[in-house]
Amino acid sequence: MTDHRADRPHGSGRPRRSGGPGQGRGQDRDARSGRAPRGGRPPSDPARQAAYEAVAAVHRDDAYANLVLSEILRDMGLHGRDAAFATELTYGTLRAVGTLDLIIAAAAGRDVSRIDPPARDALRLGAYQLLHTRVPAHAAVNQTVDLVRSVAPGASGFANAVMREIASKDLDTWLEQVAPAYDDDPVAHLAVVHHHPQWIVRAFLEALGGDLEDTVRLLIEDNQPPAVHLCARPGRIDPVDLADESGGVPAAFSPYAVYLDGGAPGDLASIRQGRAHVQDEGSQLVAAALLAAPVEGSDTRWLDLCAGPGGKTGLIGSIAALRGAEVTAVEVAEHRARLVDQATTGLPVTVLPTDGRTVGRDPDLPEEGFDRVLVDAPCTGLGSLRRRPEARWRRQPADLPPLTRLQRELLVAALRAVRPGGVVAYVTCSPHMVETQVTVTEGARRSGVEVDFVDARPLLPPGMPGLGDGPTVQLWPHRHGTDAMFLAVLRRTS
Ligand SMILES: C[S@@+](CC[C@H](N)C(=O)[O-])C[C@H]1O[C@@H](n2cnc3c(N)ncnc32)[C@H](O)[C@@H]1O
Repeated sequence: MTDHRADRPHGSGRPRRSGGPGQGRGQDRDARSGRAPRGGRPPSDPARQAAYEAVAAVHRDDAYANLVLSEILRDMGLHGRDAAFATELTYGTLRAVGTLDLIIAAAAGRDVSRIDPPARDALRLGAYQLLHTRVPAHAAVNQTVDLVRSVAPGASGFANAVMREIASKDLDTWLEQVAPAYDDDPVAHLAVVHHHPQWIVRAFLEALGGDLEDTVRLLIEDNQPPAVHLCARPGRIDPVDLADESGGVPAAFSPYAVYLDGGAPGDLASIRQGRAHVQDEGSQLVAAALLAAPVEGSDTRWLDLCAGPGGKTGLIGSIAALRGAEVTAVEVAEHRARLVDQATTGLPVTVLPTDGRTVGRDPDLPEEGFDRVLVDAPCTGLGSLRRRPEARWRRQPADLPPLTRLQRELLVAALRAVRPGGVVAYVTCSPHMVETQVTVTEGARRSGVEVDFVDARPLLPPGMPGLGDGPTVQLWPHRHGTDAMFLAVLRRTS
């Protein structure tokens, strides 16, 4: 997994504040617990209540949807169909929120910034039900009005009028009304129709060589819930046995991956006992590619410069155990360094909780001290939007300059840490050209060491389609079913 933003401990995503103006503390507590307000009727059914709490926490508290929703479902004791419905509503609403807001604004006759947050989030969930689910319109309207009555009591009449207006047209009619025409501005049109901010559509289009049709395929794929991928740790479990145990199927490309339809992978004995872990297939492929690059001479000192929370270190460490190598895993955030420690129990991995840019200054990170180095750099995460429904609206173009500076500095550190003849894999879970090609070219130029680009395509499993002209590789959700991982492999020549 490439986890770029979950820098806070689990559990901190829980709603913290009361719901909004005009809302008493008792009502707030009742609404959050899913219980009926004293003396009143239930605010809405538990699944919708759970989805409302999750969406509100994401917008109000900057919570992460996956963390906060699982906590809410557990607190409310929701399972099975209720939990699945709450999840669909939460994730679907968060993915589509930019477009839902345009429709709500058109229906309300005012910008959504002028609607109180609790009513706004309830309307977002209501609009999603009307336009994207099979929920009958009358149920979506009534349940939303009930929800608004419990979280923003003064706004229920307004919500009723807005919901009825939205229900008066279907999705295509609304999109025609709120999206710019494709012929006038294709990027702006696709952004609204496929629920992505324009700057992200533009970045995808550029990375896909200006191919609008391919970009549409990617945008559509980004809105699908992804399958869960497992990694069968080499030497610990065979993927066929893992597939039998989990009810999954061996993957198309990674020799270690198993696809699951869903379920709770954390309950599998193989995961609990460290024989397997959850990891996107693309992450497995790029980590394995580093180890497939030929190096001459010593090949026992491997470095993972950005290791937390430890997905790739787990795979690399398992292979190191089979090949007699040792892995140094660097992670600057202390709690994430602890996660790397937990993820690599029993493997030949030493975790260093330090800044990867201290190569040459930290005695454990000597210059020219390693045969292979992985830089899985912190990035915008635009390649894993399927897995993080709120991320596309939270990320901003202003995030790019500090991130690309850090990426460049980490790549320079990696090129100094590798010995001449050794290899560095630079990886991001973002296809943004500024984080991929530009960073690699600039980092290599500024490092002061001589490098050659290694063609990364033969380092991936034979027969993988859609790998482009090399030497770098960009994986894609719509082509490979993986996150959009970027991989550049550089050999130090002097
Ligand atoms: C993309 S994530 C790595 C994911 C990881 N390789 C995996 O597969 O689980 C990037 C990581 O780099 C860490 N990081 C950020 N700046 C760093 C630095 N200067 N030195 C070392 N690690 C850093 C972040 O805390 C984050 O955990």
